[in-house]
Amino acid sequence: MTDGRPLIEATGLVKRFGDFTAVDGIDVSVRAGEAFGFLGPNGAGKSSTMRMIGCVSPVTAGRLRILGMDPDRDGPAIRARLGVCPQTDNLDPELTVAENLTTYARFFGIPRKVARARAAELLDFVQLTERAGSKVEPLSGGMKRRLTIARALVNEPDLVLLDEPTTGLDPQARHLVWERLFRLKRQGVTLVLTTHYMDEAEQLCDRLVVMDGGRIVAEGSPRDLIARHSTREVVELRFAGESQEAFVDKLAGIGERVEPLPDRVLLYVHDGDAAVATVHERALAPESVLVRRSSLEDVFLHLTGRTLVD
Ligand SMILES: Nc1ncnc2c1ncn2[C@@H]1O[C@H](COP(=O)(O)OP(=O)(O)OP(=O)(O)O)[C@@H](O)[C@H]1O
Repeated sequence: MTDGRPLIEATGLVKRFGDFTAVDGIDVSVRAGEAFGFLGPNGAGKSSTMRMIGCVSPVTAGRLRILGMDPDRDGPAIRARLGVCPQTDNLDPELTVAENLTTYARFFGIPRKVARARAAELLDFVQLTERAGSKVEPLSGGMKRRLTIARALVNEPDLVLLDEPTTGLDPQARHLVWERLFRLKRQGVTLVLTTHYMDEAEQLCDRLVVMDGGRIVAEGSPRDLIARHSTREVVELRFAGESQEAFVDKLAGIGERVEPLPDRVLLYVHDGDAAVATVHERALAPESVLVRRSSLEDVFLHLTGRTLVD
């Protein structure tokens, strides 16, 4: 239906609220079958972008095409083919778990019998079959999020939008959500998600844009972004007492870059163990030393001078 064209095409996309520009002229292109992410801190403009893509918030300026259609003109037709998992759960507490799906299916004109069968399949997919008859309220946060994901799939969408799918969930619940999203990916479903968790972006996204202050500061696969904007390894050093900043000069020349944070100093290096040996040769005695691989957090820090999650 989209003739091999991107499912989402945005050029110079802008969202303003009064004088405030939340999304400041971004270009995005999402292809069928990929998992695409918007990564950025709170306030970066991710949700505002998602809401324009979801056709629930009008575009201020720029061009946006979803599934080849114009949200201004074809909002209802686009929405019929989207699955949306919003940031805050908006399940109906009056209904049972299964009814939340069947009732939602009716908005899309899905016949009752088909809706019931689909609800059963989806509850199985999100591992909530046993809770089908219970009310929503007693469900855990992770269960509610899985139910919201199931609800987003009721209309067999071409494109699934997930706004911070695991924010507020504990680690175990997050992993369960990730695991279901992996399965959807394997089934070829196109996923677009926002997140401020770099590990989530690294795990789930084939491609992503890093957003800050309404703009895109980098774009690529997690691996490309790390290769382009960081070194292979990072040494995290924590020094006792004095400010970490005081050690920057003493560490100069070790690796590519020295980055002081309030509680530690990061050394961007290709060989972490060799760098640690040099630190000891200079008679510096950090309280703790950690050698790790570079992550998207390092990419964000390099591009913006700030950490992604405080
Ligand atoms: N309806 C609105 N009216 C005024 N300002 C808004 C509105 N919605 C969002 N904003 C502002 O736009 C900026 C971007 O918000 P947005 O929700 O898109 O960011 P985000 O990257 O999704 O962050 P979060 O993770 O906090 O949702 C923020 O500064 C926010 O306060």
